[in-house]
Amino acid sequence: MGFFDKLKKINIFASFGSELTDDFYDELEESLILADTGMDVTLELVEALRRRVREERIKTMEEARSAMVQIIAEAMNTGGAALDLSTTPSVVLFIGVNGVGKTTTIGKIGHQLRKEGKKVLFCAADTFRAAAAEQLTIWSDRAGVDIIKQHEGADPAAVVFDAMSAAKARKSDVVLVDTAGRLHNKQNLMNELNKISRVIDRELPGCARETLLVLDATTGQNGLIQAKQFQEAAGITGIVLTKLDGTAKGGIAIAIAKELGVPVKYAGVGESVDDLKPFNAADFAQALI
Ligand SMILES: Nc1nc2c(ncn2[C@@H]2O[C@H](COP(=O)(O)OP(=O)(O)OP(=O)(O)O)[C@@H](O)[C@H]2O)c(=O)[nH]1
Repeated sequence: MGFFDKLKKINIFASFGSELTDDFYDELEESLILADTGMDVTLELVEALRRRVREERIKTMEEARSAMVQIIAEAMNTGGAALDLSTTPSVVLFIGVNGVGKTTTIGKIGHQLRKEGKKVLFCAADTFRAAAAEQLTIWSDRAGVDIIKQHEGADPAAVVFDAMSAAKARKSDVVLVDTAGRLHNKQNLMNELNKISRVIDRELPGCARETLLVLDATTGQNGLIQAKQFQEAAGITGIVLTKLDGTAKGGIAIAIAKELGVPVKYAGVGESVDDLKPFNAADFAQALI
């Protein structure tokens, strides 16, 4: 079973006859929009398909389907899925609004990196909610990973400072930082993330860093708006798209990669530890269409 088998498919290629008629293109357009690919990106994709069908004299539905898969994969190819972990330690910040799956994602990635033999450290810089640190602690126990945390309401930058010191002292390979996403406005968010960023720069100058925005795929086009705001506030290096299991809104992944020019680096399709994988655009497109 492929990783994306839990994705709801756009069935248009299977349900339409064998003729590539105008009706077919109209229905394809409608299906992509319903899957939350967004109007602009949908029109571009369908136009690209029409062009390719013309240029390559494509006649069958099966050929059109593989052309569409290629077009989507190309549109999403905005950089590799691999994390930059080139320094020891390196730091990966996870940002995103409440409930999108940040803590779960850190647990899963921590588990996987640990299995690859890396020395991982969790940093519970989401201090708004005691439950967030507790939840991360459960994952850290499960994965056999150390965790740095403080009391509820502590300054997140202070927790990050502790984690950077611990990472140096314990010779960690990678620090995964859980941040709170529930700041009321962009200015607050920016201030807090800047403060965290300054601490990392000061404590680990020149370290490899990633800022991953975690997005819930089921929020659809709203996720795109969130992504744009976080992009402006924080400058993100990649997206983790969670809850792709069972949603009919998988097209949002295309819209995000294309409109933000930021790669989707991981996809989540469930709550267990193996339900998160490095994102592969070709596999995703193949499963969606
Ligand atoms: N179906 C499904 N559920 C997921 C996935 N990823 C996370 N979840 C669930 O989403 C819920 C929220 O996840 P959390 O990790 O607590 O989210 P968070 O962003 O850390 O939330 P806060 O700590 O409140 O900021 C949990 O019930 C997770 O099990 C996924 O890929 N698929």
